[in-house]
Amino acid sequence: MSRAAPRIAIVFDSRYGSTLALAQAMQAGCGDENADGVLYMAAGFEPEVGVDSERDQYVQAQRTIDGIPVASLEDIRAADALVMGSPTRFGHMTRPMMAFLERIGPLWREGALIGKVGAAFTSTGGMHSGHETTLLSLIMTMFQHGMVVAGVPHSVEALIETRFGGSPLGAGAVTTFNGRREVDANELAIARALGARVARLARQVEPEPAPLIGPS
Ligand SMILES: Cc1cc2nc3c(=O)[nH]c(=O)nc-3n(C[C@H](O)[C@H](O)[C@H](O)COP(=O)(O)O)c2cc1C
Repeated sequence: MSRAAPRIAIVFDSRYGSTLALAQAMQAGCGDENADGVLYMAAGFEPEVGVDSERDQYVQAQRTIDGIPVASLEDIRAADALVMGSPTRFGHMTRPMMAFLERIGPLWREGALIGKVGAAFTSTGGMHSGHETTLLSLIMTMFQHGMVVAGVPHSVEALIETRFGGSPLGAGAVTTFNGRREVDANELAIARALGARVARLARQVEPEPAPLIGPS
């Protein structure tokens, strides 16, 4: 079955706005394929260790983020595909993103995400200090849910050109350790291409929701 306008839930977390910029590029990519990319915040407590909440970059980003709804269980159950993005924290996802994964635990029990398309994105301070491991930390959960995981193929030119973020495992930005480097054109192009790919695949792949056998 081909869905006319798949609904893609894009759930993310962000402090300085880099992961937000990638989420918006993913959303634009969904739009390129006439799919409905919907932004949601992961939400949850994170100790503000090492985050400069006085910085303009932070204040601006939070202004936009304040208008984005928090993902509910029903939002995710109803979506045709699920994309997740998180800044790197000590080599993996943030605590709010982990809290989101815990909140959608009941969907695992229902088997609600089996056969749905998933993809990941991240924003990391350094080039080799957690970029791909953060993507993997997100992707591993998708496999646990039985999702069909989409990466970025090397036919995406920006993936060949990038000297910073983005990987076959997903979209990404490298912002330096103080988070000041802006997301560049290649990083945005990779995110947009991945958003478009998720939308195309969501049209083609038939979800297979099924309750789990065994655990009660
Ligand atoms: C507590 C803390 C831990 C972090 N850990 C890492 C890390 O392990 N590796 C890394 O490259 N960057 C790390 N960073 C940097 C952020 O991942 C980076 O600034 C990211 O781009 C911020 O994304 P945002 O603009 O969406 O908030 C850390 C930042 C904080 C505040």
